[in-house]
Amino acid sequence: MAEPLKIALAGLGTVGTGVVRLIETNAELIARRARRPIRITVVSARDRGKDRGVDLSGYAWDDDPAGMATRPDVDVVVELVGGSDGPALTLARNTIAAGKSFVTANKAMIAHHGLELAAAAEQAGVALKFEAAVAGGIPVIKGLSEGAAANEIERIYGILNGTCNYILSTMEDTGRDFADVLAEAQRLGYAEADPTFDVEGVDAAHKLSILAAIAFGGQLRFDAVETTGISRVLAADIAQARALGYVIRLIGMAEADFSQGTPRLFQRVRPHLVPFDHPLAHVDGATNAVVAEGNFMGRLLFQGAGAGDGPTASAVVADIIDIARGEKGVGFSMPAAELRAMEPATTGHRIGRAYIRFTVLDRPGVLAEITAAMRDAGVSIESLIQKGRDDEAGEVIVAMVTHEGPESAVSEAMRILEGADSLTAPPLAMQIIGQ
Ligand SMILES: NC(=O)C1=CN([C@@H]2O[C@H](COP(=O)(O)OP(=O)(O)OC[C@H]3O[C@@H](n4cnc5c(N)ncnc54)[C@H](O)[C@@H]3O)[C@@H](O)[C@H]2O)C=CC1
Ligand SMILES: N[C@@H](CC=O)C(=O)O
Ligand code: NA
Repeated sequence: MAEPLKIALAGLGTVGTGVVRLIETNAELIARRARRPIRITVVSARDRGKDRGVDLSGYAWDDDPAGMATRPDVDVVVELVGGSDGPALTLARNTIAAGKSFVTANKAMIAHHGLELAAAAEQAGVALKFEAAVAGGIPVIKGLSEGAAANEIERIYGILNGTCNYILSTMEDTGRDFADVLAEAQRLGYAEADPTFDVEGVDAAHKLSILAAIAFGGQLRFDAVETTGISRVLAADIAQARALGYVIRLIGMAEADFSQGTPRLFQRVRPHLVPFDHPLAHVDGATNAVVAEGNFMGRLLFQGAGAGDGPTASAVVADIIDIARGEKGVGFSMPAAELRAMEPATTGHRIGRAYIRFTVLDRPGVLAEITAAMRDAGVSIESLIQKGRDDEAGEVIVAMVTHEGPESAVSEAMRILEGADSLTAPPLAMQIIGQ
C-alpha cells in the first residue's frame, strides 16, 4: 500500500473529536477506499489537558494551529476551529501558501472568504474542500457540483440549520420552552459556539450563499442574503400554524434569473409555514433537507443529518479520502475566475400567501387599525384569529393568513403599522410555502 496521507487536525471539539473517532474506527476500510492509509500526525486545540473521550497519545501536539501548515509531518490540514476570520483564516491561507490541501467544515469562513481561498488554491494547484460546511453529513456539495453538473439550476431551497430545526420540531412535539430546547441542542453539539448565529438565521445564510454559488455558478454573495431567524417565533405561532395545517420551519431559499443581462440572485432565510403534506414538513430534529430544481434532472431532494459529531465527521473524512485519491479540486462547481457576478434581486416580484402575527394590547379599535393597514396596502385577508394570552399584560395575539398576493404588499402593511401604539412587539410575517 502507498505511503500514509499525513493529517494535521486543528480543533478538537464536537467535529474534531468525531473525525478522530471515525479515522481510528474505520481505518482499514478508509485505507482501502482511499488507496492509502490516512493518519493523523498532529493535533491542536485551545486546552491540551481537557478530557475529550478520545485517545490523543499517538499524535504530536502543536499549540499554534497557524504554524501546522508548514510542518514536514503534514500533507493536508483539516480546520475544525470555526470563525470567519482569526486562526481559521490564517491557517487556510498558510496551508494553501505552503502548497498543501485544506479541508474545513467552516461555513462562516467559506461564506466570507471562499472566493479568495478558491482562487489561491487553484493557483497553488491544491484542493480546497468543505463538504461538511453545508448540511453536515449530507453530500450536497458533491451532489450538486458532480451529480447535477449538467443542469441549469434556477432554484434551491431547504432546511439548512439543525439547531433551529431541532428547536422548532421539539417545541412543536413537546410544547417545551425555546430556551430549554436551545440549551439541549447546545449540549448535543449541534449549535455554533455563538448560538445566535443559529437562531438568528446567520448560519443558514452562510450555507445558503455557498449552495447558491455552487448551484448557479455565481460569485458568493453572503452580504445579499435577507435573513430573519426564529427567535421571534412564539409557541403560540407553532400552535396556530398546527391548527391551520402547517408546521413552522426555517427555510433558506435562493433563486437565479438568467433571462436578461447580468443574472439576478434572490437569497432569503426566513421561518415559513410548511403544509403537513409537503416533504419538508416531515424533516424533524437536527435533520437538514435541500431541494434543487434543474432543467433536465427535475427536482432532487437531499436529506440527512445536518449537525452533530458523527455525520459532520463523515463529510470531513470523505473530503480527505478524495484528496488521498489524488483529487485537486476546489469545492465550487467551476474555477473561481469563471463564477458569474450576480446582481441581488429584491423580494418585490414574489407572489404568495403569508401568515402574519401581531401581539397587541386588548383594547377597542386595535383590530380595525390592523385591518385598515391591510386594506391600504392591498393585502387580502383569508382568515383572522384573535386569542387571549395567559399573562397579565393585557396582550392578545392576532394571527391572520392572507390570500395569494404580492409579498411587497405585506411588507407595505408592516411598514404602515411600524411603531403603532397598540402593538406590543413588531409583527412577524412568515410566507406559506407552496408545493
Ligand atoms: N457541530 C456541528 O454539528 C457542526 C459544526 N460545523 C463547523 O465545524 C467547526 C467546528 O465546530 P464544533 O466542533 O462544533 O466546534 P467546537 O466549539 O465544539 O470546537 C472548536 C474547537 O476549536 C478549538 N479552538 C477554538 N478556538 C481556537 C483557537 N483560537 N486556537 C486553537 N484552537 C481553537 C477549541 O478548543 C475546540 O477544540 C465550525 O466551523 C462549525 O461551524 C459544521 C457542521 C456541523
Ligand atoms: N450549528 C449548525 C451546525 C451544522 O452546520 C446547525 O445547527 O446546523
Ligand atoms: Na454536506
